[in-house]
Amino acid sequence: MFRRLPGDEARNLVTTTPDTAVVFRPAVVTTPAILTLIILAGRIVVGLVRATWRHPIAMLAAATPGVLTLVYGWRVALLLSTPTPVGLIAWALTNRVSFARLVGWRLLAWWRLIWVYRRHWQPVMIVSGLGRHIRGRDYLPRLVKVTCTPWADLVSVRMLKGQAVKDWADRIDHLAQGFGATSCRVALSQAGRITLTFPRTDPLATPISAVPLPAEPSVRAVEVGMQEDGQPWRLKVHGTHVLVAGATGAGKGSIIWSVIRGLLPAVRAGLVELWALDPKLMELSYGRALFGPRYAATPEDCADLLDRAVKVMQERAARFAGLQRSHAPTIDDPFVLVVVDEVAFLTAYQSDRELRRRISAALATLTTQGRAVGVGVLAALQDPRKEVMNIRNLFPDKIALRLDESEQVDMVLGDGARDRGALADHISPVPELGAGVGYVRLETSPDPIRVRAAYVSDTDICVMAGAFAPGGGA
Ligand SMILES: Nc1ncnc2c1ncn2[C@@H]1O[C@H](COP(=O)(O)OP(=O)(O)OP(=O)(O)O)[C@@H](O)[C@H]1O
Repeated sequence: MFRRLPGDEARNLVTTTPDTAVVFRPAVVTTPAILTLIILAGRIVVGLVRATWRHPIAMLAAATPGVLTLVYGWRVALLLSTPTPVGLIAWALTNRVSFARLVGWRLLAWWRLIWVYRRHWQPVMIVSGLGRHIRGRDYLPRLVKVTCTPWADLVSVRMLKGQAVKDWADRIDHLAQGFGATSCRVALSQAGRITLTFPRTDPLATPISAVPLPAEPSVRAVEVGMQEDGQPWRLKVHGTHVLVAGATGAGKGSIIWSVIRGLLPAVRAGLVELWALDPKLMELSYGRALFGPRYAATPEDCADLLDRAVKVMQERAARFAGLQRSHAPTIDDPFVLVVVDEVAFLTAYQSDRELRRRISAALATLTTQGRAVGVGVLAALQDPRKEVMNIRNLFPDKIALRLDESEQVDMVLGDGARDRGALADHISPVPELGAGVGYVRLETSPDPIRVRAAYVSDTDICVMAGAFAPGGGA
């Protein structure tokens, strides 16, 4: 008698009779055609119910002309159905924004769900190793929903039990290639669920000119450029410290100057003081007039200026002790922003050991104690290795512009940033394409945001110096 065995176990059978092969003959049961048809019809009904449940409006729109044709004939159906598409086209032409928000992005999301993601889901999951094909069955992560924004597709996915976000983060290249996107970002949205972000367009592909000067003095987050989603990029400098790292020509200067530009009205109002350390004598010297006596270029002057900032900080801390725990800028106690261009010149490449020690100690003191009393540090550097900048972890907010090596990304932004999609080592070295482009990781959010700083040209700096320098000009 035949015992039914799973196919792949037949290989392991052995015969005890010499020179006799084991013959495995599977039982073939012919399914009646009527059963096949019933199963097929059942699947169609289930599919229709599921589609109606998930996309009621789309199903209604698709079914209405058919029903009208059946009940009243095609002429009446055509007459009654025409106003809807005509109305939609008119709406799209007259008010694009509201049409896109309420209809356009939903239609696109539905189309991309069907045409891009659902169509390629199974092969991409299996080939990338995120799904499994075991004994003829596919075990795939569940594609829950696709949402379209003006710049990207957000794909919500339920992971397989036992999968970790890192499994997905390790395969962002496979996912991007598989779904025809330039890149992919992974973020955990809730337990067991992740959101994959696939950009469709890149608003950061072309340089951005300098942001207009703010009309009102303010020390709140300064607009310094644009985020990947097309929204303004606002960088907070009061109440934190910011480290900007990038290879030579990455555009560190554009971040420094955009911050300075955004704070100038507050500087004029006496709510902010800019203290500049310019050991390379290149970047900040161009707008030197803006800093008045609070500008230093030689290592000795830089050490003295930093010591003065530490004194201001300590004097405030002594005054505030027991009275207030955070700083609100006033004319008596303005926000002091210490801007350091190429901090490694002072902390690593400085040959005088005593000066190096003084500068490192002052910077460490400012970055550990300054923010509560209104003293912030904005530092730029090229080489983020620990030997060069051993206090990089004291900066709560970090920006990685173009970097030379992939390992440097996590050195700047913290562990796991590159896995989450901060591909700072892939940014183009061509200035028009990549200068000022980078990834920001804020203290409050582990997910890096892709941004581009506005380019503050030499002419802009001259105009700023002419209009805002104490005493009236560069
Ligand atoms: N935000 C930007 N948008 C477009 N182009 C930019 C931007 N920032 C800088 N550039 C271009 O890239 C060039 C290099 O920029 P920048 O000198 O600021 O880089 P850097 O990172 O400060 O380099 P280094 O460390 O060598 O001083 C600039 O001359 C300018 O042409």
